Amino acid sequence: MSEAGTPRRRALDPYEEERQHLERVQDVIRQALASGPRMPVRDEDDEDADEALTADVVADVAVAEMAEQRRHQLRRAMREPYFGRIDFQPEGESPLKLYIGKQGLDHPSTGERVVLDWRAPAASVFYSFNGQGDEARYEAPGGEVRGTVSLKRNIVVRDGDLVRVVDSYVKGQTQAGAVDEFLLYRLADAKDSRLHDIVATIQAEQNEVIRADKNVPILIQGVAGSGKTTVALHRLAYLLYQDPDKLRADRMVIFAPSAMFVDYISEVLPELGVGDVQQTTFAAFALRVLDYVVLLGDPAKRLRERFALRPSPAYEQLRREIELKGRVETVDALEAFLRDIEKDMVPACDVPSPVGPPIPAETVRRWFHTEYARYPVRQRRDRVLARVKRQWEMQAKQAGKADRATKRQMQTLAREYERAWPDLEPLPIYEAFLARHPGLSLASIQRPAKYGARPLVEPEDLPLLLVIHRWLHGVDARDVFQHVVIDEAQDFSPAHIRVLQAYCPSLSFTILGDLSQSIHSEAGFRDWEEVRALFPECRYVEMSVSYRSTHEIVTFANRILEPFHPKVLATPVFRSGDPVIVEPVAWEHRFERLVERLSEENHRATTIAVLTRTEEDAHVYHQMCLESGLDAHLLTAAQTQYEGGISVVPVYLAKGLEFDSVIVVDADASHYGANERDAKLLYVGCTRALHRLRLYYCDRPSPLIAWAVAN
Ligand SMILES: Nc1ncnc2c1ncn2[C@@H]1O[C@H](COP(=O)(O)OP(=O)(O)OP(=O)(O)O)[C@@H](O)[C@H]1O
Repeated sequence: MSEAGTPRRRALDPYEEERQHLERVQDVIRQALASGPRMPVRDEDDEDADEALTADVVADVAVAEMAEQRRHQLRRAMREPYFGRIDFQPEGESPLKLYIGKQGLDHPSTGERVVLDWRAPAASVFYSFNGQGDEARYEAPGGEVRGTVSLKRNIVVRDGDLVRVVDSYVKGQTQAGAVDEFLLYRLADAKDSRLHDIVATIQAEQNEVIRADKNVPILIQGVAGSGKTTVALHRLAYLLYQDPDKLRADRMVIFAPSAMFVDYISEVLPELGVGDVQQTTFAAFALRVLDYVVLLGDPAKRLRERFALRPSPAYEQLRREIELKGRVETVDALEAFLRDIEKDMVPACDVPSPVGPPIPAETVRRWFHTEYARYPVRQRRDRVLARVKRQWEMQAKQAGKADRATKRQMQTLAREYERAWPDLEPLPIYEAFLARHPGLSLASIQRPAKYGARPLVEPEDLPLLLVIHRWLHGVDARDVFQHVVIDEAQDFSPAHIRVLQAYCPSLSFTILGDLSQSIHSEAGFRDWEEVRALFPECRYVEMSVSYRSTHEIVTFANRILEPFHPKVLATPVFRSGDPVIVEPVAWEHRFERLVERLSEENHRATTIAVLTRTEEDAHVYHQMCLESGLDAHLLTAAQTQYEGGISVVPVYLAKGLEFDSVIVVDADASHYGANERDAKLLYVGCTRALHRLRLYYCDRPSPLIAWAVAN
């Protein structure tokens, strides 16, 4: 390994070798920048300019725009053309030095490959090669390629300068744990308020998930910090690269748990050179598809009820309903209910005509159930009504009656006949279903008294409303996805996933979650088997290494969870850091102590979280921070952005995020009891920390912590 500032003099010194190579590659980039078409320049004074915009000019502009995009990529590549090198000799061929970067680069005049895109088949060796022996292989379009590796090298280039060279494998040398050194160096960095790409350090197990076959749904149980979100985003970039002719970024979607989380992950895909992938929440998607005929009730209120220290009996009843609404059996029951409505939908009476014989109900039934059977229900009804009107008009024409009175009569009759059909709006149909289904009630639906205000529903109502919407209107072609990623999937019920399948008929899904973090247990699935059962064929993978937190933090967090028998406990990457501190504090000094701590942390960390058990406590601690002159942000359920710096957050809203330093306040017995829900909450809180974790308690520590410390 060589580092910046310590170049060695020998000819084959890795640092010097790479410095010279970097210069050569940067020369190639300069040449590429100098070549290629440029944007046609428009003469502002040319009055005929608009007319001159012929098809040729339009085509030229399109080519030039693409060239401009390419130049933008090249300028980016100039700053960091690659991050790794692998020397690989395919069987029976000459050895190759493969430089791997975020994007590929070919020599503009010779066409020679100078940098390999990280998603290219051969680049896979860089990620899958683990230094156990020198053999390696990768899947290429023409079949498997086998060969041997003689060097694996990590290279850090920042702003065009070579900063660091780390060899993690050199054939014939003892590797003495060097494989992880570069990863550890990267993990030790302080983080800002955004998630970033990990192309330089993707691990073998992650590489497998990223490159998994898009046609087989993949379900991933990954412990906290195993890189699920990051891997999902890299997978999208990979799939787009692999199949550019068939896949479109704007037809791919990632469902994230909150608007704030969408903001938090928003930079990864652009960093990977991918734009336009939809990043949204299930609720935002559902409300848009439903055309906002309903809105969501206050999410903060619901969370307050759900995470109250002592849940009320009313919430216990609600919990049972939430769980029931999330079952596939309930979706089945709703579909059966809709089929019943459909069966008897056509009014039993013949359709009277103002000018001729009535149209028999049997004829209308045939139109509806047979001739228009391929259309969704609402369209079928509308087609029937339009056909009835056409028939009347024909009868009127034959009878020579085109007078206004006949027309008015037709309008009146048409209105009356339409009223004889059932109401085809999603909410009334849903209410009728809730009223009939055992165990369900109308409690989650509010109809505000204010004139014009839209009805409010709760998140668990949305999948079922989508079922009704689909029955009424079908699926709009614009809502059909080519690939769906569900992140934090443990908060998705089987009903959510089942409903989403209709919007991705290819069943190309990547579903990632962690049952140890299922703090919304009544709303999500309980076992991966429930998800597997929804797919005729799928692949299930476990990711058990936690990359986010230090060894000390992962070990501590595992002990909190252990008594509740989680299926998979996290294995820490061996990155040692500060010990986890559990500190008693007198009730009257708790604010003072926290401010002292935050002031100290502020010098060392970019992002710090104060995690409270409830939202009310978050308000109190936040206010106290402000009064002490600390610039702290309060994160609430309504938040759409995460600013970094000091954040005061109710623990249940911190899921998915990460911070250099985490301080859990009120970690006492009254805030975190010896039960599974509180253990998961505390586990989620502790696993948000990258480098430092501290817990304060007054009076008695939570039994969960007492176990963790004792063990
Ligand atoms: N191979 C890797 N190289 C470098 N950093 C990594 C790698 N894998 C994961 N990380 C880092 O680990 C942290 C956790 O990643 P991520 O948030 O994607 O994990 P997660 O499994 O979604 O976590 P959680 O379930 O706790 O929200 C991030 O900072 C990410 O950059």
